[in-house]
Amino acid sequence: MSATLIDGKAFAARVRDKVADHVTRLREEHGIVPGLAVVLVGEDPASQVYVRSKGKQTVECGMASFEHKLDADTPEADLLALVAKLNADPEVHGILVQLPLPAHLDSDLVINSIDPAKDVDGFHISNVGLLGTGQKSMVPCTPLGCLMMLRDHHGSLSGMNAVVVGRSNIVGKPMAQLLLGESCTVTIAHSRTKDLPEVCRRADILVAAVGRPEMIPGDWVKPGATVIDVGINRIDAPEKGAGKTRLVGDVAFDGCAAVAGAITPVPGGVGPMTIACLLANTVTACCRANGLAEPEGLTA
Ligand SMILES: NC(=O)C1=CN([C@@H]2O[C@H](COP(=O)(O)OP(=O)(O)OC[C@H]3O[C@@H](n4cnc5c(N)ncnc54)[C@H](OP(=O)(O)O)[C@@H]3O)[C@@H](O)[C@H]2O)C=CC1
Ligand SMILES: Nc1nc(=O)c2c([nH]1)NC[C@@H]1CN(c3ccc(C(=O)N[C@@H](CCC(=O)O)C(=O)O)cc3)C=[N+]21
Repeated sequence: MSATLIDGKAFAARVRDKVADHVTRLREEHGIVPGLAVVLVGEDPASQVYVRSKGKQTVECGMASFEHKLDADTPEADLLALVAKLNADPEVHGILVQLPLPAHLDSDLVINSIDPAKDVDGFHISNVGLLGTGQKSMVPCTPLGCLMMLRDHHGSLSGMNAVVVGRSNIVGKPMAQLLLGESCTVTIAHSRTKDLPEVCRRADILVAAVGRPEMIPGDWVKPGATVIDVGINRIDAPEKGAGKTRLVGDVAFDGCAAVAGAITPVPGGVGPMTIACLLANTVTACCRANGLAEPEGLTA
């Protein structure tokens, strides 16, 4: 491996330290405790893992964590009523509704019912519009975490060719907006892109957010490029024993690390940064709600 490893786990710990410092100041100087409410509908085991670790890290940073677990068959009206209650609750500064929702629930409707000021995922149409027009918004956590690592590694990103593979509303599109905001020349690739290997080879910054285990091989990477692997894929790992699994990203790590200048691992890359940015967004939302100075360096 010749690439520099971008250690998302260590970076996320530093972000959480900054968050915790600011939380201490809010409590000591203003008597305010930021609160994050996480809503989980159904019993998807992967989602339960994320929700648990979000709750734990929220409390470790000195904030209040409110977890709401609803049955998989919860009627839409009940979920909307819970969101309305959280919107009105002064102890709740951030609301996250874990996605995907069960199929009978309209996720656009639910997300857009969240008070945009409490939308710490940055998925509400108001925040999407604000981000797209370069105005102050809540920035989606995963792309924000990627941006923080890229800025830290490169300083300025101005003029770099960035290729984002994936165009979802939660990762690909907001990632592209942030990179455009940094004056990158941005290409968004997806399942209909012609000659994806050639498109990827033009990237100085390659962000993979596809959901296909190890789909990007080393020979799609420009020598020296920075590779950000957003993918979280659980695959069978018979080498670890019968029935065992392991996590891999959307890039074939060894092959890409041999060519890239820098690369994020999976696990320990973008994932921990996503949760750290969720905590950062909660503090930011709390400060904005109270007309107080926001922590520096924790948003886009
Ligand atoms: N680390 C973290 O914190 C997070 C990780 N993730 C992970 O990131 C990955 C992507 O998540 P998400 O954006 O929600 O996924 P989606 O399924 O919503 O989007 C996947 C995107 O990849 C594109 N795509 C699919 N197949 C190909 C292909 N063969 N070639 C090129 N593009 C393709 C799709 O294109 P099209 O639009 O044309 O269908 C789509 O735009 C997943 O592994 C997910 O688990 C997600 C959120 C947070
Ligand atoms: N409203 C909403 N917002 C989200 O941000 C959101 C969501 N729904 N639904 C699911 C995806 C996925 N996601 C991850 C967060 C952290 C890790 C993470 O910490 N991963 C660890 C490994 C964890 C493990 O071992 O399973 C790592 O990469 O090192 C992964 C994935 C947030 N998402």
